[in-house]
Amino acid sequence: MMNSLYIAGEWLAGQGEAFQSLNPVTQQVLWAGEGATAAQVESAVQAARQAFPQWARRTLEERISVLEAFAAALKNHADELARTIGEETGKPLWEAATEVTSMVNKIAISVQSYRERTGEKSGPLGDATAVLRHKPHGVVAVFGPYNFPGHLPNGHIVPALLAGNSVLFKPSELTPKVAELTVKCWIEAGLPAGVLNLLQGARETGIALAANPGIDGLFFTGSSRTGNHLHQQFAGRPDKILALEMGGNNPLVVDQVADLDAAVYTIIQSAFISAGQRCTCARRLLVPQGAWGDSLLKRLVEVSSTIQVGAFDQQPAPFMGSVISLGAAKALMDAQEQLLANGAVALLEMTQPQAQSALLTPGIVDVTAVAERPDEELFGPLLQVIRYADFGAAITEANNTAYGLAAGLLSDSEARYQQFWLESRAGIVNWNKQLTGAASSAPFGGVGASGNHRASAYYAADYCAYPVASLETPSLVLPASLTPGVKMA
Ligand SMILES: NC(=O)c1ccc[n+]([C@@H]2O[C@H](COP(=O)([O-])OP(=O)(O)OC[C@H]3O[C@@H](n4cnc5c(N)ncnc54)[C@H](O)[C@@H]3O)[C@@H](O)[C@H]2O)c1
Ligand SMILES: O=CCC[C@H](NC(=O)CCC(=O)O)C(=O)O
Repeated sequence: MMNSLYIAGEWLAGQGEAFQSLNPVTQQVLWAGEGATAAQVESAVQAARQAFPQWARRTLEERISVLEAFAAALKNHADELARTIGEETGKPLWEAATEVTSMVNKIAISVQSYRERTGEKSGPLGDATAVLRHKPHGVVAVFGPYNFPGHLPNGHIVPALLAGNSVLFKPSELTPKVAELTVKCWIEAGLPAGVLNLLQGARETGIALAANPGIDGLFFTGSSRTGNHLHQQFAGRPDKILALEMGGNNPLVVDQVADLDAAVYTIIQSAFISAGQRCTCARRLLVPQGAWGDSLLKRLVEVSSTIQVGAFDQQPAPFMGSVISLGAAKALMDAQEQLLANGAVALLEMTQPQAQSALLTPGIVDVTAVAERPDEELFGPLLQVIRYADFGAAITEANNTAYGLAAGLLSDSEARYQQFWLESRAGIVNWNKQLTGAASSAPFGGVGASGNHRASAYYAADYCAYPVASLETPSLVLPASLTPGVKMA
């Protein structure tokens, strides 16, 4: 039995279901262990609760120094961490290395954000001083997705710890090895026992953690399906803070632009980076009807068919690795088949070259003729094209989704961008830039089915602490003039 859980500063074996993580290309077992049971979740909550007051009472500078030691530990283990991310998710090493860099950069950005958004302010108000300070919520649960198993949980954990919370980390069951290594970096940084606890496990562990009455909040990054479920579970609990970062069915509208190749390159970076497994990936490409749109698509297909796809450590490096699992590859192939059966036309068919590997080649399907297009996030390298008659119709189609994470416009017209910005409904609206690769120095979150108005990244500080407004004066003084109807004599 492997010691897969980290509770109260001790590694111990899970007593729940056994599970494994696999290299999605070779199916080699990378990690095997057991998940946490509800009783183990409870003991982790107790440990976090016990550790919370002391951690919260440390000065901000003391907490920052632990965070900086964590950044140093990440740098010490950067190669090992990038390799682990690559082998467990399938993403190429060059891309896994950028994920580690984002994790390191998160520390300084979170400190800056904490000071700017949740710092301390004071000023005179009448005969007192009005002071604004912030307090941590207490014990918070962090749920991570598999597509950025290091960077995205880190985007909740770092600001949560900085604000003085203690944390229960439930990573994706598909990427336990990255989570374990991340926690080891925190241990190396000297984080006190109980302040961060690792609860490995699949859905059952997640369900037990979300339902535990001892948590004060839950910060979630994952699918809209799970996020919605959590939102329902937290209904009627205004005492708990819930931050949901969920999926998208993101539109990228292409106007007739002068540089066709620049448009094609930007579309590829938007749709196929990370094998289409970014929440910000373009899922729907809106292309004008007519000859220019035809030539854009011809060139897009031509270039996309030369994209290098391969194992995470293949040399020369591929652009795209695999999707996360054979199951995910099958679901995507089935979704493509369903679209084709419903009237879509394959411009470049997505293929799975080897049945026992989760590598998929990029796919582009024209779904204009599909009568009822499913408003679903297809989390992989499958781009759906919709041809539009005029710009107004393109905007209507772009907004034809319950999601609202990212939307983009490729256009040489500033007036069209202004119209697009005003009329599109999403938390990220880009002009002539790829949809993916959002900056941690900006807020990151969506509307509609993509989030619950608690943006992450630079604004994560907002949901990690609550404001306390105080009116303060060192001695109690009777006012010179009393309110009518009160006599002190
Ligand atoms: N908006 C963002 O910031 C963002 C970023 C990355 C990924 N995503 C989204 O994440 C999804 C991919 O990630 P995923 O497939 O790992 O997500 P997921 O929803 O399947 O899982 C996320 C986490 O929730 C847990 N979980 C699953 N069911 C649960 C339940 N009923 N109760 C409690 N916990 C449960 C999982 O074990 C995992 O830890 C995509 O939809 C993507 O768009 C969003
Ligand atoms: O898969 C979803 C996240 C994708 C990524 N976004 C960020 O990294 C946001 C910044 C942050 O959280 O610090 C992207 O846009 O590529």
